[in-house]
Amino acid sequence: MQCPLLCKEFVIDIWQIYYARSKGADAILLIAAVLPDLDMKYMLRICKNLGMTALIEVHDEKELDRVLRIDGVELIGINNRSLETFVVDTSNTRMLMEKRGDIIKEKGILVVGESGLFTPDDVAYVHSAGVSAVLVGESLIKEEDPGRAIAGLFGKELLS
Ligand SMILES: O=C(O)c1ccccc1NCC(=O)[C@H](O)[C@H](O)COP(=O)(O)O
Repeated sequence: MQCPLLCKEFVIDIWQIYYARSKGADAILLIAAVLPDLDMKYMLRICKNLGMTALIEVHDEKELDRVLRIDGVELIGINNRSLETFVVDTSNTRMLMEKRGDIIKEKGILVVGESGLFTPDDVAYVHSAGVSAVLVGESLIKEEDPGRAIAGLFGKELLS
């Protein structure tokens, strides 16, 4: 199986998207907290033209509402880590899904639960809130065997 590659960066300029694509990225992170709506819309168009997926990251209701007003959004990441305080709270995902899950579902948008996921219970918690995928950093990079760590995080053996 070929693994899709996400460029996880603070993207503020278009050249970064072309650069990521030239290095083999399939998807790129666009952070609503650092991008005006017009930039997000333009960058989303560039991504589509390049055959890339944009993972649009939000932290709160205000950012989520801005993103939900943009046409063509297919993938939203709800970050449980505040960019201002770095405090992690996984209930952020649940809270935003409770508030906007209906419209997200109606629009056919997939949601990624991001940050602060260390155990199968954490993953199950955000899954039960309605996310279809997770973005995990710290708990995997600290492990010697990432494949085993991923399987452990999902609470079952995924690799055969
Ligand atoms: O990515 C950055 O440059 C960065 C800067 C400042 C604070 C955090 C930053 N990144 C955090 C991550 O990329 C996390 O690894 C990712 O959100 C996943 O979260 P976790 O599983 O808790 O590591």
